[in-house]
Amino acid sequence: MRPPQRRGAAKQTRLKEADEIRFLDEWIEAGKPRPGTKPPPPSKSAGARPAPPAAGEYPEYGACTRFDELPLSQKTKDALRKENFTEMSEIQRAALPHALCGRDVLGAAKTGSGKTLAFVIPVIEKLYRERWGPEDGVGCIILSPTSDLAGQIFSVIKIVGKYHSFKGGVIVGNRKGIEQEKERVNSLNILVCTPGRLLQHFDETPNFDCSQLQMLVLDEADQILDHGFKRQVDAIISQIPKVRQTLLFSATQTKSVKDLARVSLRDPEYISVHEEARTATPDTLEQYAMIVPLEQKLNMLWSFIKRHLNSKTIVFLSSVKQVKFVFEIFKKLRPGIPLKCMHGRMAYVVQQAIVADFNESTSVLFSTDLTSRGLDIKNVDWVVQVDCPQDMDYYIHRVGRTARYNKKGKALMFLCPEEEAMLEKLKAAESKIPIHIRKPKSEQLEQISQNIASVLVKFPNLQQLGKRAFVTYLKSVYLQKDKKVFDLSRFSAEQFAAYAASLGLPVTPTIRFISHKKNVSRKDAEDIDKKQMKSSSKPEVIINPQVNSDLIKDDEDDDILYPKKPTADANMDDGIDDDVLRAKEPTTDTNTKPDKVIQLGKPLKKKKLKINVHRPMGTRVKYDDEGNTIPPLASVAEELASEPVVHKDKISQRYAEMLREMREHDKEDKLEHKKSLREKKLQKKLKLKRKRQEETEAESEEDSGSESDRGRDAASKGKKRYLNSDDDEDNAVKDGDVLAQQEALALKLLSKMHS
Ligand SMILES: Nc1ncnc2c1ncn2[C@@H]1O[C@H](COP(=O)(O)OP(=O)(O)OP(=O)(O)O)[C@@H](O)[C@H]1O
Repeated sequence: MRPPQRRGAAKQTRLKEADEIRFLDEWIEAGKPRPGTKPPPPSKSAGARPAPPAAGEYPEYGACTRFDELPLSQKTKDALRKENFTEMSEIQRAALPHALCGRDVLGAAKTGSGKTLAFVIPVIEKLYRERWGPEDGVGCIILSPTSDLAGQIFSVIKIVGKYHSFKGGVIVGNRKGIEQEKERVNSLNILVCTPGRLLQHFDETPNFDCSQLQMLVLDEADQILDHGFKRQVDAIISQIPKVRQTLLFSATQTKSVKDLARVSLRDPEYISVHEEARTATPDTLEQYAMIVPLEQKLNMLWSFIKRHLNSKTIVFLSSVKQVKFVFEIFKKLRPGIPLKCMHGRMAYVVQQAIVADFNESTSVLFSTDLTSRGLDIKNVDWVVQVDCPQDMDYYIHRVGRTARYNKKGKALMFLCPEEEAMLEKLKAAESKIPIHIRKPKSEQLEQISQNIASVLVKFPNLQQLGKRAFVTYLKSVYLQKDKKVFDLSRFSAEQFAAYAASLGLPVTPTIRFISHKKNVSRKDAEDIDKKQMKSSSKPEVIINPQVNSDLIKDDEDDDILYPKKPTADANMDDGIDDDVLRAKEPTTDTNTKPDKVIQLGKPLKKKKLKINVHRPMGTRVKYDDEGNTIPPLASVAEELASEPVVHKDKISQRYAEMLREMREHDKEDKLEHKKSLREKKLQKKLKLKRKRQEETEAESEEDSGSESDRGRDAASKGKKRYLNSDDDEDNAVKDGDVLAQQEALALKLLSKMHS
């Protein structure tokens, strides 16, 4: 049981809070700015701490400059003061008064200008004034495009809500433990989430209830309303109450009325505090661009890092593979400053740890565009864009990681000579980006290709990674929409080879922008390639529509798209990731005829073959040089084709010979057969004859008596008799001679009869 005085204190607090809320409600209503008004420029007296309004006094708060002049709860004011947030930034001055009085806001302001506080404070205050408690469930949803950004927003909520008693949580995709999340998600009052994970709860969590939702916030609204999140965002919007307050913020705001209609804003306040500003980027940011040939980019980056060993730097590359490769290689080469890397394939906790670590240390962070939006890292000195940003918005967000909240910062962008169109776009007056060209100083350029090559020899896994980095870079360029800037056909095969060498690769990974035309033999296709390479120094491209559609469809969580294997040829592993790059023209017409060919680097890797276990027994499958199956008769055809003249007369001559031989053989066979039949017949006759002779001899002996018994015995016992007595032997010889003479005579007669 609680002691009575504590219970009393709690009651006191509740009463105090109720009084405060009543007062705030009245003040907010009485002192609110008129719709569509902007705060006037801060007066000279601004900055001094104002006296709190007396009872019954409700000063207008649309023009104030300090947080403590706003109708905020004491708890929020205390928390802000504790963090030294006293003066409001421009976007905060413009957005907070409208948001506090319950209006929808569409806010745009430069990077690092304090947009997060501009929506976090109204969220906390709204729930406080509604006396929201844990039992009331989800009162506010804040959507963020990335997990890191969600985590960062949540840390600001923790700061501002420090003395409040709401429960909040981060609900993001690449975080384990959705089951535990399901159990407690209904008890959270503020959800900071990525769209996908929130939708997962709508779909899977029993009784997930947002029916009491008071506010919806979209940070980086233009990105969340973009195609990538369209399906999820539409599904979320359809499941939350229509009557709510909605706040949208970004440094590059969407202007699409259609997009805004999707989130059904009610009479929103359009607040774009820097619309009239001279520049679209922070005034404290120095921006440079350098024209660097593709094959010199790594040398240039290395040289830059070596010359800025005391700077905190973020390096942007266009794919995960590149980030991994450059990070691993540079780590092995030891530039003399700690190196870190970050990309979307990392677990959420790892990303969080890296951000925290980078926040505190002077180091170099290699990153994909994962960190390009919203991430608030303290005191970044340099942003280096090794690979060209995909558009102006990406440029603004990337460079916005430095020069935050009135701090100074510098940005450097490498552009290949082939990408100079981007520079023109940035320099155009309407872009409002004050960028200066810097010439590379060749004497400061360290050549590290040989060093990288030695590292690759020592670490073969890195060679594989390098190969993939090479291919994914080209793919990333190829997949960009803006073909005025990103056009691989402006690069020559030699340039690609030089680029591969700059990555330390012993050979250029084979990239075929596409397979040869059908019905063109390999040799013909090579000839075409050679001719085209001779006729123009520029490479040309063939398009494979099947692969192109696969390229477009692909891949969720990498920052560039990877092609899928064509399903048409299930028996073959096309090795596309490493060895073959098939190009896509910005057309979806699958009948588009290939008209250009490029053959880069080394010959094609042979395709891997799988054994077809369903092949009928005894049928032999043959393969051509490229590993394609060839029909059984094709090999024969090939051999015949090498002998151009067919000798018909030779063939008929040969047939005639064969026929003659066969007839001769047939004749001989017949004669043999006849002869054996004759012999058999003769044997039979002789047997018969002998029998008759013996019978007549027996009859005559019976008539004469004595010796005839011995003769009859002798005839019946055969040879035995001849060998047992000399006398008898003589007689037997005589009988044998007679018999032989008779047989010879009979044979003679018979052969005469048959011939
Ligand atoms: N009124 C303030 N006084 C002092 N510091 C502030 C104030 N408002 C914001 N900041 C600080 O400014 C930095 C940038 O703020 P924030 O991250 O909100 O910028 P942002 O406009 O959202 O940038 P981005 O467009 O890149 O997301 C943060 O470190 C924040 O703490």
